[in-house]
Amino acid sequence: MATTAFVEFSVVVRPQSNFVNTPYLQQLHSHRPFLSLSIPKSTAALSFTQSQGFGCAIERQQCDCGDFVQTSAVRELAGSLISAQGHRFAIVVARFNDLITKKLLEGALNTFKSYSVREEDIDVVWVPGSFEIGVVAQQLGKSRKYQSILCIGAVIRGDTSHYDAVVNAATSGVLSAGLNSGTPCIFGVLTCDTLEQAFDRVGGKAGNKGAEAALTAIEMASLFEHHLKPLQ
Ligand SMILES: Nc1c(NC[C@H](O)[C@H](O)[C@H](O)CO)[nH]c(=O)[nH]c1=O
Ligand SMILES: CC(=O)[C@@H](O)COP(=O)(O)O
Repeated sequence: MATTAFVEFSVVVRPQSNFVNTPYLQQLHSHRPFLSLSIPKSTAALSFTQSQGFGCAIERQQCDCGDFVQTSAVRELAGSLISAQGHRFAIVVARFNDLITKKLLEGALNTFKSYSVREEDIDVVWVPGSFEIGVVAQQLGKSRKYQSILCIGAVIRGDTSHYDAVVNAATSGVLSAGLNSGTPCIFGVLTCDTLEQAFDRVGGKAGNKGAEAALTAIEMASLFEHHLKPLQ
């Protein structure tokens, strides 16, 4: 007898930055699946749709068919976004292009507030430019005082290759800071061709990237705190 193999998917809702302050979404945003689907394996093709304000993450959960890997016994670990209360964050902000970076910082602070992070659990450290972010983030990470370090900057292309030098330094600096310190260091540095692109990303038509980066900081803090803490 021919059997139809099914693949099960669950759909979780992840709010994007412009909806971060919506209490309704905060309730929804529990990482629990709100919809499960069974799709015949022969026709199952993963596709992602993105409506405004929602990103739908489709995760394969399990399948009862012979040639498909069983995943029900696999433990999945993820950071939670329910509340970040009790976690400590440092924000390293570049003063260069501060018309932009102040707005990124504002977006980040609003996100932390809406996820119940207390003001006294946030330290903001200013540095001259994005080039200087890495060394400071690494030092803060090594202090073990923070669950996550959010790095904020804005590099805007000029006439020379200076742009590439600063972008490369900022990118590898933030990455190295995380790897060397063992504390998640989040990349909230804009790399834009024009000032207009930058304004679009600090509350304009492309949302506020500082707010989005803060969400990543919260998720990574939770992941490390609850699942990846080294044994003492
Ligand atoms: N041009 C930009 C800079 N340049 C400054 C460097 O980051 C650095 O402070 C200087 O070279 C001294 O080491 N910084 C930005 O953040 N954004 C820029 O567009
Ligand atoms: C990061 C840059 O490209 C910029 O601030 C430097 O400008 P320029 O290349 O015109 O010196």
